[in-house]
Amino acid sequence: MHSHSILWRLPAELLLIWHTHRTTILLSVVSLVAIVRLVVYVRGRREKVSLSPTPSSPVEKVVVELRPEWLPENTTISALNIDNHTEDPTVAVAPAIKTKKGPKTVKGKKLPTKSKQTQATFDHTTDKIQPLIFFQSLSGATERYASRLDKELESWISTLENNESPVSILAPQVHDISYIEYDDFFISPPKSEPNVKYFYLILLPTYNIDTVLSIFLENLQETHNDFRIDTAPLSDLLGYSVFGFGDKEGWPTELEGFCSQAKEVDKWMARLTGRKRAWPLGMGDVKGDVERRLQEWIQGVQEVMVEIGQGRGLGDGAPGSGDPVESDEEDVESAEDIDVEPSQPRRAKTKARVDDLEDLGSLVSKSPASDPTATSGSPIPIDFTTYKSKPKSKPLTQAPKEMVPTTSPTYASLTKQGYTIVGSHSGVKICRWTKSALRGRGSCYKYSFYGIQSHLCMEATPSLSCSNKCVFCWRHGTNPVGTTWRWITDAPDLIFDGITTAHYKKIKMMKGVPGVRSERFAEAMRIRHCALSLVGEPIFYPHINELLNIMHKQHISTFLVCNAQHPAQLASLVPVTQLYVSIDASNKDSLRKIDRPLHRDFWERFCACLDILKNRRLEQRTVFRLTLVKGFNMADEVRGYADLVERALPAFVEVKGVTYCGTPAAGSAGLSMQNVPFYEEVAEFVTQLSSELVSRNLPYGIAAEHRHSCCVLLADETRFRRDGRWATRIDFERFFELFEGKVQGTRMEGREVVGWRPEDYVGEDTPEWALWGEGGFDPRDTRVWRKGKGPKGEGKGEGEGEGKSGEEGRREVVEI
Ligand SMILES: Cc1cc2nc3c(=O)[nH]c(=O)nc-3n(C[C@H](O)[C@H](O)[C@H](O)COP(=O)(O)O)c2cc1C
Ligand code: SF4
Repeated sequence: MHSHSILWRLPAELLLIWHTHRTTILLSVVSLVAIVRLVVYVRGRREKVSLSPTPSSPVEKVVVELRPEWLPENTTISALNIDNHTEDPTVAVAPAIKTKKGPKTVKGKKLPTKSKQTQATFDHTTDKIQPLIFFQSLSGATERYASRLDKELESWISTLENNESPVSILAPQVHDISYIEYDDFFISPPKSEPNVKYFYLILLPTYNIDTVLSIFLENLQETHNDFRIDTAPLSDLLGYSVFGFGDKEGWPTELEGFCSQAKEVDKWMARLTGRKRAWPLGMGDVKGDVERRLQEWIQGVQEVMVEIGQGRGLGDGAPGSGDPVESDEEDVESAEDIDVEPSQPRRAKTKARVDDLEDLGSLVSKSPASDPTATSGSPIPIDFTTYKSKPKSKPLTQAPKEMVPTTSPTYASLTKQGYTIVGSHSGVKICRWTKSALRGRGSCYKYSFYGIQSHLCMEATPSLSCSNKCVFCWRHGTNPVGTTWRWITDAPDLIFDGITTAHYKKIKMMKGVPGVRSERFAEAMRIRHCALSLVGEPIFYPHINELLNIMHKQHISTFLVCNAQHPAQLASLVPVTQLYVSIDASNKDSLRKIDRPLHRDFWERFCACLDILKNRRLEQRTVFRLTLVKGFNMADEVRGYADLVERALPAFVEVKGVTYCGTPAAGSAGLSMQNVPFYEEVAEFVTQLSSELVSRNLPYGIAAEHRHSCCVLLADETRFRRDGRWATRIDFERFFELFEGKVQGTRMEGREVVGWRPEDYVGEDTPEWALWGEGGFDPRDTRVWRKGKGPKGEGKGEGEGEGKSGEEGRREVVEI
């Protein structure tokens, strides 16, 4: 009863409570709803953040390990090209090689026709075999094997004439793949007399870093996949065979990469030739069995050529030789993708392999499982980017890679030699002159000529890669090379932070070195100059202008050296304190031999750069840097160099003897100490060049020298000679004032001032001790002689050795 009365009164009670506390209740409910909504909102945000991270600031200045993930985007020039700094446009120079960038996204319908599987007809009564030897070589070994193969084949061919049934084989022709047009040999066989048929022999090393080999491979792959080209455009060849050179010490097994690029080329050649592998891929370990393997392989290809020559075709005897079906293991992959009865005999099974694109089409169309709607013979939609049913092969265009990954041998080699790699494509090193200056033992020639104290100078590059393989470059065996920038790109301010931090760290490490002068050590903790040279090609870096601007804002002067192969970048470069172009030869042939450029139109590029230099000579100090290599670019080239000076009218011409680095790479490039000129030889060359220029009424004179570095300076006397005295030094403070607009320059267009001229920041007169004939050593520094050497030998350029051998001591070396 009691509970009944409570229930009866409940509504009235509740109503009373509502009237008494309604404000509180309403407020509580509203607050609760607000809290719940807030919680839901916050959780939603958190989920969103974790799903799609907000990109971090590209220029965030935190002391972090310089990994590419920290950069704005891991992308190449096109996305990051904030200064419109393009790779050389076709208007400036013709495109270098046929490299099609970007994946082919064309989708089309291709009728399932049979591929062209011609068996090159060879009439042994009338036809001749023309062997073509192709090779690619970065440090020279494969080039030597190629020329040995050439000789061996030639002498073997001469013995064939005496045979009972002689075969007709012509003397081989050798081609360096780096210098041929791919289109001339790898899209179709070269044009020839009707009765001459080609046989390809390809010798290749393997490099697990980005090199010119990668470009060749990419090209073969693209040719095969180009829907406009027959999938087997080289099927008219009589046959081909590949031999790979690798190093089992570093890459012990094939799984670990032994001869992997030769294997790849062999695979693509099998496809391009419609399986004309005449002899199996040979592979030799350059530190082991290479001789034996190569001999076996040569014998094999000789046997095959005889068989062809006698009209027996590629034959089908030895496993993997004549019968392309047995040797095409690369297509097993593709075959596995197609449903083939496992019980089928091997030959029958391989008959059902994916021969090429068209065959894939027909196979797929016949398979109801693969497409129930398809009927045999009907067109099949094909995406040419992904025609394989399983993505086992690499994509056509790979994502940009790091230029020098931390795991690469290049990285190991560079760091071992004291370079610090910043990000993945920049480097910095403290040069021996910086160390020398810190100890009061003299600065490099740039101090004598221009007033740059070496202990205030940082040597760096934003691109360790370049587009040449100069014979005197110590790195030419391993440096990343390329004609276009296709690497992950690091942001300019990260590069700046990275190189300066690394430089200061290296300076600090000099603290305990005996003889370091405390005042110089203190001064060195403020970088004043940057030599953008080191190794590689600085203007290859897409954001070079931003990097230069950062340096100028920090009052760091810039000496930039480029290799005269990138006219578009040169034309759009912001003015630097001093702009160098390497002039390694005076004519096309010589330049080809010494710089071994990757660009086929290297001479046109070189000349275009000279013209650009001429145009820009009124806004900045321009310099020709000649590196003399005896036996390569000295003899009879004086007039040629004078022609180039006449063409570009640089402010200065620096002539220096080559530095011999003594590495095996230099040796295999054919360089030895004999190629390093004596100082007297350099001086004699300069005297001749000067006379030649004077005879042409060009206003150049010999201004200064630095025997210590085997370096002499010619200068335009109308611009850098005042009151009968040379004035080659730079007023750096004035340069920055001009840069910041604090003082007005005197470069005019019509009546308007449009900028500054090199004459606006000419510094003090060239010091007496630096003038031609005075040696170039600052008397305030202490000359340190190597053991057993002394002032007596100075005429031969003797001086500080810094661990150089006696021979090296006789010929001065210079580092920049
Ligand atoms: C940086 C570098 C990377 C290399 N990568 C490989 C490799 O991945 N697999 C291999 O078998 N050999 C590799 N090698 C060894 C070279 O292929 C071998 O030394 C070859 O003989 C070099 O030929 P070349 O002098 O004609 O350039 C590499 C060598 C270097 C210096
Ligand atoms: S341009 Fe410089 S880095 Fe490039 S190959 Fe020549 S010397 Fe070496």
